[in-house]
Amino acid sequence: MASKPTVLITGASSGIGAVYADRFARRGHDLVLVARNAERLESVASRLRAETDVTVDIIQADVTAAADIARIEERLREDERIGILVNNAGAALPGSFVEQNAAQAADLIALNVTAPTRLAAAVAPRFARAGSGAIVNIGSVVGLAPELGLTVYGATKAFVQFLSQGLAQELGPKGVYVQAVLPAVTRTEIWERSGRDVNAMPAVMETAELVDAALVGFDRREAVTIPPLPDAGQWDALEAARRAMLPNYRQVHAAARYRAVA
Ligand SMILES: NC(=O)C1=CN([C@@H]2O[C@H](COP(=O)(O)OP(=O)(O)OC[C@H]3O[C@@H](n4cnc5c(N)ncnc54)[C@H](OP(=O)(O)O)[C@@H]3O)[C@@H](O)[C@H]2O)C=CC1
Ligand SMILES: N[C@@H](C=O)C(=O)O
Repeated sequence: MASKPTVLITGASSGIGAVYADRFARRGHDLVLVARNAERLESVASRLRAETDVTVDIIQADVTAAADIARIEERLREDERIGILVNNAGAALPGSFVEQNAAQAADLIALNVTAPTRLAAAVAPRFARAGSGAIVNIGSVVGLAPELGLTVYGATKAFVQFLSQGLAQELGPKGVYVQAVLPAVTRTEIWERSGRDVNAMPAVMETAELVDAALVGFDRREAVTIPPLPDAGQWDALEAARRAMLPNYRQVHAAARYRAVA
């Protein structure tokens, strides 16, 4: 029987990524865990080595540092055992747009946008050649909600969602599964790290429940999984409305409502 693919998870030292590591280990997948904090990564890895039979490698890396991401890209290109990439590492920013500065925005884009794009780009050609593999990208419902006042963070997550849906279109026919997971508020350190109190939020999901639900979507091969959304029909309606507009963009002339009045 073919062995299960190894799973490379970024941001596996805490929160959602650490639970993904736990769940894939219990499913019998070897792991490659990536994050900056080697001590915390090693603590996740040693627990999983003790509690399961899987092999767990760790890569201490800052995915926004050129030399570090190059090492992960090389591993993804060269290590044919890796069959699943979970692009989970991410952060948010404190404050409103005018309180943030350009350097903070650029750093967030490097982490939430550039890194997952580069890692997907490193692995996708190999997966496409093999006709198998999966890429899981952790977005956020904030990417669907400009009203929330998390503008730069939300924009990065809208990118992740678009990237995922585009890759699903391109890679799906080649046998590669791409999933966007859109959590809402989940109890992790991201809140404290970005200067917010998660306990002040009206509804907070626990990481275990979030990841277990995301994995139900993974097993069903859903393109977009929104664990907290009760009615899947609402997402389907949004997608249907978006698709219905597509043929209308192909026009030689501007719409009548934009024609200048003489
Ligand atoms: N919690 C929530 O409410 C929601 C979270 N999300 C998304 O879930 C994902 C996981 O976040 P979450 O578990 O909540 O938060 P955590 O802060 O607990 O986890 C973030 C993980 O990313 C790692 N990380 C951060 N920066 C870097 C970096 N530069 N290089 C490598 N690793 C890095 C951290 O490890 P280390 O510090 O060791 O590097 C940590 O393992 C993120 O993409 C986030 O946007 C989406 C919606 C809601
Ligand atoms: N992590 C949160 C924002 O800061 C979210 O995506 O809900």
